[in-house]
Amino acid sequence: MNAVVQASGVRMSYGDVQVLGGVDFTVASGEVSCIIGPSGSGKSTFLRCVNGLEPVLGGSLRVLGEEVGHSLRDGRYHPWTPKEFAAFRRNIGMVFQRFNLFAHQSALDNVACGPIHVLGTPPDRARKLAMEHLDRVGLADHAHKRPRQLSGGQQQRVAIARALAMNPALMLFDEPTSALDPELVDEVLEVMKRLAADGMTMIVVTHEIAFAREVGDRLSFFADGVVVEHDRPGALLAGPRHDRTRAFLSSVLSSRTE
Ligand SMILES: Nc1ncnc2c1ncn2[C@@H]1O[C@H](COP(=O)(O)OP(=O)(O)OP(=O)(O)O)[C@@H](O)[C@H]1O
Repeated sequence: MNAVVQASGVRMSYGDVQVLGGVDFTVASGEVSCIIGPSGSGKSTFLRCVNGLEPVLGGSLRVLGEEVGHSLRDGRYHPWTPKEFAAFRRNIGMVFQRFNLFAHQSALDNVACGPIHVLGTPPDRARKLAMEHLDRVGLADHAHKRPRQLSGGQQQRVAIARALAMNPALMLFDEPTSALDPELVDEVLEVMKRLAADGMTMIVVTHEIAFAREVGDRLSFFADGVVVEHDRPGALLAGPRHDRTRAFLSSVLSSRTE
């Protein structure tokens, strides 16, 4: 298997508070791996570890062939230099619950901005490519609008186009539809489905269980900083330790799959 993300026993703490207590997790090239779990179970923290924003304090986390945060030189691991960190980050697209667009720029400029300023793409070419990415998410007709002139669903699709413009090898989605009015959720999920069908490697933290079942090649349940189940939705570990996760799951399952 060609693993894009391979986590083994990943641990992470904020001060004395352990947030990840030994996460095992894998995504192969072209796969979609969905993560669900209650608030505070460490899902966002895990994504932040995957893209190098939080230090891994134990275990091993290999992403895109690299041990996150370290590079092997002269037979020893050294912390990444800022340049190595930037080179790594460039390959990973991230889409957040809040769209984080630049309010004073058009959709087109939001999408073209990364290629121009980070990749050094000439502006004319970057804008042409940005238009293609906006077309890919169904927003070519809205390219010159500012974020406030767009619906939440449209803004999130711009955010996806902006991430795609960097030509990432891996896309991370952190509850991309949670801030949207219900009627706007499907248009974003449709874009994500198309991306998955095109072979994009994706990790998706979501409460959309129907999407996770339909599109996910793998489904992981996070509970209190560990993955309690892989690939067997509904078959959670027994015991009081997972009461909160079971309650969460039954509410998600009953609200989304009728
Ligand atoms: N910067 C931080 N400093 C201290 N504690 C933090 C920080 N960020 C998150 N935490 C704590 O770490 C735990 C895991 O948070 P995390 O955001 O990863 O959970 P989550 O599963 O993504 O939850 P949600 O669905 O609410 O986003 C929580 O208890 C949270 O309060």
